[in-house]
Amino acid sequence: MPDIPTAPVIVADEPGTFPHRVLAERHPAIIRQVREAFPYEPRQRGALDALLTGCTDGAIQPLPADAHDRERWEAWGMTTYAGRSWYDVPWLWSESWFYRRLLDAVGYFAPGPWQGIDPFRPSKRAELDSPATDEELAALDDLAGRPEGEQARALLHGSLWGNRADLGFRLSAEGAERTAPVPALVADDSERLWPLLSGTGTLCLVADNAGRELVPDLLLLAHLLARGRIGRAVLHVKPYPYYVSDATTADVVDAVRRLTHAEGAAATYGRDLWAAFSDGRLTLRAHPFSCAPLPYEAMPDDLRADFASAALTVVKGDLNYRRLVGDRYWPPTTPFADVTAYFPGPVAALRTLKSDVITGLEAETEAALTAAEGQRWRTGGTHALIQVRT
Ligand SMILES: O=P(O)(O)OC[C@@]1(O)O[C@H](CO)[C@@H](O)[C@@H]1O
Repeated sequence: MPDIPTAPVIVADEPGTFPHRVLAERHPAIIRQVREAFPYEPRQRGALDALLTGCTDGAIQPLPADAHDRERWEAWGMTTYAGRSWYDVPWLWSESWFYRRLLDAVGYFAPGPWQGIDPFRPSKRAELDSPATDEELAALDDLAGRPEGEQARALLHGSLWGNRADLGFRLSAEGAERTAPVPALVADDSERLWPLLSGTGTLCLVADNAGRELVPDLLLLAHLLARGRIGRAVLHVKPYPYYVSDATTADVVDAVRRLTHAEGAAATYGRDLWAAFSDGRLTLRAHPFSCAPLPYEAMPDDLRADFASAALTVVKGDLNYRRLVGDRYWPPTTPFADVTAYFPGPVAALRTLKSDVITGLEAETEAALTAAEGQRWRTGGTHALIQVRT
């Protein structure tokens, strides 16, 4: 890591800030949404109510002694943070902890009838089955006749802006749409990205949301494989439901089936993806570290080796960006290359801006954004970036 001055880690202890609102307002809203979405039994309802009180007013309670992943969470900081307020530990940590505890409450991990039932599935399915998804798939028919470069660029932008489709974000982003996109792309290194995708190498794509983000991610992968821009693709998904809409293996299956059951060009993409899975050109990973409450700099060796062997790793979305550069109040002009220097290979971030973390801006861009919008551009989801470190 180059000798860059460090910046304060984000903690949600200040009322009125975005991180504080996530803990105080978004998490309770998520609990209520989940409670209404399933005919949960009294034990689950009681556990959800207890979580509601605990996560807003209580202290962090360690996992029970027999939890299957207790050791892992101990290594990830549980022993250090137990007994402290959710608001006084790194925000990234308390958010991840929230999803781990929510899954406990609904019986996701415990052997029994509710094991493996994704509490966010109804909202994910509704989005995948929506008319908006139909419209996006129908647009692929027009794209099919365009030059390859134009198709690739359009699919890259589809994947980038697909990141706005984040269901947790929608619970607290009313008004975001009203902001004028000036400029919509606050950093655009895409011209440095294409030369990295010009051969037989492997592309790792670290997925973010299911549904209307995952579909364009898959379309992009299908295109790059079919056009020989990459030889293989590895799609990293979450091992369990996370941040409401994050993609799991089940969501990938749903998305591919959605494509294969569509009409026209979308169905061709679906069949190509099915074939790529079948012959091993496209593989899935659901590494435990994908749901870790830590920055990627702390990644374990096997994951590091995966990324090191890729021609390029594309990291999608806001949360993954926070983990990639470190969840800190960086000065916005901090070079992206410096904060990602630890990453074991070329890396690109495709992200719409939905939290305070930002690096790699030109000073003029930051000044223009702030003059036009105050600090709203950081969290409103109306701006995006493509950043590359080779
Ligand atoms: O990673 P994603 O889906 O792009 O966004 C996740 C998100 O909605 O959740 C966090 C707050 O809970 C923020 O980092 C971000 O706004």
